[in-house]
Amino acid sequence: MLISDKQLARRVQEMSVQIERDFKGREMVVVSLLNGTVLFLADLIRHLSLPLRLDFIGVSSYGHGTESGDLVFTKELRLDVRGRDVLLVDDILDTGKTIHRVLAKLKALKPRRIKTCVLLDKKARRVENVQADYVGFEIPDYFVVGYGLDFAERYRNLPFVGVLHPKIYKANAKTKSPYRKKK
Ligand SMILES: O=P(O)(O)OC[C@H]1O[C@H](OP(=O)(O)OP(=O)(O)O)[C@H](O)[C@@H]1O
Ligand code: HPA
Repeated sequence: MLISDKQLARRVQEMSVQIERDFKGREMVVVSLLNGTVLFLADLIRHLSLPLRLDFIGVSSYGHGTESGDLVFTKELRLDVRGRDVLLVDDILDTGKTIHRVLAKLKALKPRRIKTCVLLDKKARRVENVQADYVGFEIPDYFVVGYGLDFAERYRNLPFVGVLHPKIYKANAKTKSPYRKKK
C-alpha cells in the first residue's frame, strides 16, 4: 500500500477547499477523464458546494500494459465550455501525454480558463512539459493501482493506492487483452 484510504480522504478534502477558493463566484465545468477518475471524482465533487456542471472525456493509452501507447478517444465532450471556467480532472499525471493532448483539445474550444487537477503526480516519467494546478500526492516511479487506477482494467475498486508487484505485470504480458475486438 502506498496511500491509505484515510490519507486519500484527507487530501481530497484539502484539495476541494483550495479549488472552492479559486473558483468562487463562477460556475465551473468539471471535465473528468474516463475511466480512472471514477472514485477520485466522486469523492472530490461531493466536497464542492460551488455550482458546477460535469462532463467526461474518454481517453485511453495504456490498454492492458504498463507503458503509454497510442492515445484513443473513446468519448467526446458534450458540454459547451466556451467562455467557461474548466476544471480538468485526472487520476494520474505520468508521461503527461494524456493531459497534453486533452489540454490542446480543450483550449481549441475557447474556455475562459482551464485549471488541471490530478490525484497523483509521477514526475520521474514525464515526457511532455505539463504541470497540474492541483496535485494530491507526488509519487515515485511505481506502477500504481487502486482508487480508480487499473492494470488491464483490474484493481480499480481498491479503496487505497497500491504498488503493483512487477511479477503481476510480467506474468500478464503473455495473457489475453481484456478488450473486445473491433469489428
Ligand atoms: O500521463 P500519461 O502517461 O498519459 O498517463 C496518465 C493517463 O493514463 C491513465 O489512463 P489510461 O490510458 O490507463 O485509461 P484509464 O483512465 O481508462 O485507465 C490515467 O488514467 C491517465 O489518464
Ligand atoms: O502508474 C499507473 N497506474 C495505472 N495507470 C497509469 N496510467 C499512467 N500511469 C499509471
